[in-house]
Amino acid sequence: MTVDEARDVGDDGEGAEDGETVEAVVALGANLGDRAATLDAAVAELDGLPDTELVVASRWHDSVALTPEGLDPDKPAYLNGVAVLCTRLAPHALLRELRRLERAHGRDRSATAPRWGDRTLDLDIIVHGDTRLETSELTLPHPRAHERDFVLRPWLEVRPDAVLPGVGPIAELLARVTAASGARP
Ligand SMILES: Nc1ncnc2c1ncn2[C@@H]1O[C@H](COP(=O)(O)OP(=O)(O)OP(=O)(O)O)[C@@H](O)[C@H]1O
Ligand SMILES: Nc1nc2c(c(=O)[nH]1)N=C(CO)CN2
Repeated sequence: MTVDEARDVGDDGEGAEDGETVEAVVALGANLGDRAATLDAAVAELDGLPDTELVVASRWHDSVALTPEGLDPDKPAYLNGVAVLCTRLAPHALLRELRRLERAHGRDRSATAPRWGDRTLDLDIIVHGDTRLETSELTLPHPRAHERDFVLRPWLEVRPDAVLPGVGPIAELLARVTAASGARP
Protein backbone atom coordinates (compact mmCIF):
# COMPACT_ATOMS: atom_id res chain seq x y z
CA MET A 1 0.00 0.00 0.00
CA THR A 2 1.27 3.46 -0.83
CA VAL A 3 1.59 6.30 1.65
CA ASP A 4 -1.22 8.26 -0.06
CA GLU A 5 -3.57 5.31 0.16
CA ALA A 6 -2.62 4.91 3.81
CA ARG A 7 -3.75 8.46 4.57
CA ASP A 8 -7.27 7.60 3.41
CA VAL A 9 -7.89 4.60 5.63
CA GLY A 10 -9.37 4.14 9.09
CA ASP A 11 -11.64 7.13 8.73
CA ASP A 12 -15.04 5.56 8.44
CA GLY A 13 -16.22 6.13 11.99
CA GLU A 14 -16.23 2.41 12.78
CA GLY A 15 -13.99 0.39 15.07
CA ALA A 16 -11.36 -1.66 13.25
CA GLU A 17 -12.23 -5.26 12.50
CA ASP A 18 -9.76 -8.09 12.05
CA GLY A 19 -7.82 -7.68 8.82
CA GLU A 20 -9.14 -4.19 8.06
CA THR A 21 -6.43 -1.72 7.06
CA VAL A 22 -6.23 1.22 9.44
CA GLU A 23 -3.90 4.03 10.34
CA ALA A 24 -2.44 3.45 13.80
CA VAL A 25 -0.32 5.87 15.81
CA VAL A 26 2.42 4.42 18.01
CA ALA A 27 4.17 6.59 20.60
CA LEU A 28 7.85 5.88 21.14
CA GLY A 29 9.90 6.84 24.18
CA ALA A 30 13.33 6.07 25.61
CA ASN A 31 15.38 7.52 28.46
CA LEU A 32 18.16 4.93 28.82
CA GLY A 33 20.96 3.94 26.45
CA ASP A 34 21.51 5.49 23.03
CA ARG A 35 18.00 6.90 22.82
CA ALA A 36 18.06 8.16 19.23
CA ALA A 37 19.64 4.96 17.91
CA THR A 38 17.01 2.89 19.71
CA LEU A 39 14.11 4.95 18.40
CA ASP A 40 15.52 4.94 14.84
CA ALA A 41 15.87 1.16 15.01
CA ALA A 42 12.37 0.78 16.45
CA VAL A 43 10.87 2.79 13.59
CA ALA A 44 12.57 0.51 11.07
CA GLU A 45 11.28 -2.51 12.99
CA LEU A 46 7.74 -1.12 13.03
CA ASP A 47 7.97 -0.76 9.25
CA GLY A 48 8.99 -4.43 9.10
CA LEU A 49 6.03 -5.79 11.10
CA PRO A 50 3.75 -8.17 9.24
CA ASP A 51 0.96 -6.50 7.24
CA THR A 52 2.28 -3.11 8.31
CA GLU A 53 3.97 -0.18 6.64
CA LEU A 54 5.42 2.99 8.11
CA VAL A 55 3.61 6.08 6.80
CA VAL A 56 5.55 8.79 8.60
CA ALA A 57 7.59 9.26 11.76
CA SER A 58 8.02 12.49 13.72
CA ARG A 59 11.31 14.00 14.77
CA TRP A 60 12.57 13.00 18.21
CA HIS A 61 11.69 15.48 20.96
CA ASP A 62 13.57 15.85 24.25
CA SER A 63 11.29 15.81 27.27
CA VAL A 64 11.66 15.86 31.03
CA ALA A 65 10.78 12.53 32.67
CA LEU A 66 7.24 12.33 33.99
CA THR A 67 7.04 10.21 37.14
CA PRO A 68 4.08 9.39 39.41
CA GLU A 69 5.27 12.34 41.54
CA GLY A 70 5.38 14.78 38.60
CA LEU A 71 8.08 16.03 36.21
CA ASP A 72 11.54 15.06 37.45
CA PRO A 73 14.49 16.87 35.83
CA ASP A 74 16.90 14.74 37.89
CA LYS A 75 15.88 11.58 35.98
CA PRO A 76 17.42 10.86 32.59
CA ALA A 77 15.51 12.88 29.98
CA TYR A 78 13.36 11.11 27.39
CA LEU A 79 13.39 11.24 23.65
CA ASN A 80 9.83 10.94 22.42
CA GLY A 81 8.11 10.75 19.09
CA VAL A 82 5.38 9.03 17.15
CA ALA A 83 5.17 6.73 14.17
CA VAL A 84 2.09 6.59 11.96
CA LEU A 85 1.55 3.09 10.61
CA CYS A 86 -0.74 1.65 8.02
CA THR A 87 -1.57 -1.81 9.36
CA ARG A 88 -3.84 -4.79 8.98
CA LEU A 89 -2.86 -6.07 12.43
CA ALA A 90 -5.77 -6.02 14.88
CA PRO A 91 -5.16 -3.98 18.07
CA HIS A 92 -4.12 -6.87 20.35
CA ALA A 93 -1.89 -8.36 17.66
CA LEU A 94 -0.16 -5.00 17.24
CA LEU A 95 0.27 -4.74 21.04
CA ARG A 96 1.95 -8.17 21.11
CA GLU A 97 4.37 -7.07 18.40
CA LEU A 98 5.20 -3.88 20.32
CA ARG A 99 5.89 -5.84 23.51
CA ARG A 100 8.20 -8.13 21.50
CA LEU A 101 10.15 -5.14 20.12
CA GLU A 102 10.44 -3.60 23.60
CA ARG A 103 11.86 -6.89 24.91
CA ALA A 104 14.34 -7.07 22.04
CA HIS A 105 15.62 -3.65 23.10
CA GLY A 106 16.17 -4.78 26.68
CA ARG A 107 13.04 -3.31 28.25
CA ASP A 108 12.84 -4.33 31.92
CA ARG A 109 9.31 -5.51 32.63
CA SER A 110 10.16 -7.35 35.85
CA ALA A 111 7.72 -7.14 38.74
CA THR A 112 10.21 -4.92 40.57
CA ALA A 113 10.42 -2.32 37.78
CA PRO A 114 8.78 0.85 39.15
CA ARG A 115 5.71 2.37 37.48
CA TRP A 116 6.85 4.94 34.91
CA GLY A 117 10.44 3.93 35.67
CA ASP A 118 13.39 4.53 33.36
CA ARG A 119 13.32 2.43 30.19
CA THR A 120 15.29 1.61 27.07
CA LEU A 121 12.15 1.59 24.92
CA ASP A 122 8.46 2.20 25.42
CA LEU A 123 5.96 1.62 22.61
CA ASP A 124 2.32 2.52 23.21
CA ILE A 125 -0.62 2.37 20.83
CA ILE A 126 -2.20 5.82 20.87
CA VAL A 127 -4.93 5.16 18.33
CA HIS A 128 -5.85 2.30 16.04
CA GLY A 129 -8.15 3.79 13.42
CA ASP A 130 -11.27 4.93 15.23
CA THR A 131 -11.32 1.92 17.55
CA ARG A 132 -12.51 2.54 21.08
CA LEU A 133 -12.07 -0.37 23.46
CA GLU A 134 -11.22 -1.18 27.02
CA THR A 135 -9.92 -4.62 27.95
CA SER A 136 -7.62 -5.74 30.75
CA GLU A 137 -4.68 -5.58 28.29
CA LEU A 138 -5.51 -2.67 26.04
CA THR A 139 -7.36 0.64 26.16
CA LEU A 140 -7.89 2.65 22.98
CA PRO A 141 -7.39 5.47 22.50
CA HIS A 142 -4.51 5.40 25.00
CA PRO A 143 -6.11 6.67 28.23
CA ARG A 144 -3.41 9.23 29.03
CA ALA A 145 -2.52 10.46 25.53
CA HIS A 146 -4.72 13.56 25.79
CA GLU A 147 -2.73 14.91 28.73
CA ARG A 148 0.78 14.16 27.41
CA ASP A 149 2.71 16.92 25.75
CA PHE A 150 5.33 14.35 24.70
CA VAL A 151 2.72 12.45 22.67
CA LEU A 152 0.60 15.33 21.33
CA ARG A 153 3.46 17.56 20.12
CA PRO A 154 5.18 15.03 17.83
CA TRP A 155 1.79 13.74 16.66
CA LEU A 156 0.70 17.26 15.73
CA GLU A 157 3.94 17.69 13.79
CA VAL A 158 3.02 14.85 11.40
CA ARG A 159 -0.79 14.97 11.57
CA PRO A 160 -1.92 18.58 12.25
CA ASP A 161 -5.62 17.69 11.76
CA ALA A 162 -5.66 14.54 13.88
CA VAL A 163 -8.49 13.93 16.31
CA LEU A 164 -8.31 11.69 19.37
CA PRO A 165 -11.50 9.62 19.00
CA GLY A 166 -14.04 10.56 21.65
CA VAL A 167 -11.81 13.34 23.00
CA GLY A 168 -11.12 16.03 20.39
CA PRO A 169 -8.65 17.62 17.98
CA ILE A 170 -5.10 17.15 19.17
CA ALA A 171 -4.23 20.80 18.39
CA GLU A 172 -6.77 21.85 21.05
CA LEU A 173 -5.60 19.20 23.49
CA LEU A 174 -1.98 20.32 23.17
CA ALA A 175 -2.96 23.97 23.64
CA ARG A 176 -4.82 23.00 26.83
CA VAL A 177 -1.90 20.94 28.17
CA THR A 178 0.55 23.73 27.35
CA ALA A 179 -1.62 26.37 29.02
CA ALA A 180 -2.07 24.19 32.12
CA SER A 181 1.69 23.70 32.43
CA GLY A 182 2.25 27.46 32.29
CA ALA A 183 4.61 27.01 29.35
CA ARG A 184 4.44 28.94 26.11
CA PRO A 185 3.02 26.95 23.14
N1 LIG B 1 -3.03 1.79 24.35
C1 LIG B 1 -2.12 1.03 24.97
N2 LIG B 1 -0.87 0.89 24.48
C2 LIG B 1 0.04 0.12 25.12
N3 LIG B 1 -0.20 -0.57 26.24
C3 LIG B 1 -1.43 -0.48 26.78
C4 LIG B 1 -2.44 0.32 26.17
N4 LIG B 1 -3.57 0.23 26.90
C5 LIG B 1 -3.29 -0.59 27.92
N5 LIG B 1 -2.01 -1.03 27.86
C6 LIG B 1 -1.44 -1.95 28.84
O1 LIG B 1 -0.62 -1.19 29.71
C7 LIG B 1 0.31 -2.10 30.27
C8 LIG B 1 1.47 -1.32 30.85
O2 LIG B 1 2.18 -0.77 29.79
P1 LIG B 1 3.51 0.01 30.07
O3 LIG B 1 4.31 -0.73 31.09
O4 LIG B 1 4.14 0.31 28.75
O5 LIG B 1 2.92 1.32 30.75
P2 LIG B 1 3.71 2.61 30.88
O6 LIG B 1 4.20 2.96 29.50
O7 LIG B 1 4.72 2.48 31.95
O8 LIG B 1 2.62 3.65 31.34
P3 LIG B 1 1.55 4.37 30.46
O9 LIG B 1 0.56 3.31 30.05
O10 LIG B 1 0.99 5.41 31.39
O11 LIG B 1 2.28 4.97 29.28
C9 LIG B 1 0.70 -2.99 29.10
O12 LIG B 1 1.12 -4.25 29.53
C10 LIG B 1 -0.56 -3.04 28.27
O13 LIG B 1 -1.21 -4.28 28.46
N1 LIG C 1 8.93 12.55 29.32
C1 LIG C 1 8.40 11.33 29.40
N2 LIG C 1 8.05 10.83 30.59
C2 LIG C 1 7.46 9.61 30.66
C3 LIG C 1 7.28 8.84 29.50
C4 LIG C 1 7.67 9.38 28.27
O1 LIG C 1 7.51 8.73 27.22
N3 LIG C 1 8.22 10.63 28.25
N4 LIG C 1 6.69 7.62 29.60
C5 LIG C 1 6.26 7.17 30.74
C6 LIG C 1 5.53 5.89 30.80
O2 LIG C 1 4.95 5.60 29.63
C7 LIG C 1 6.48 7.85 32.00
N5 LIG C 1 7.10 9.12 31.84
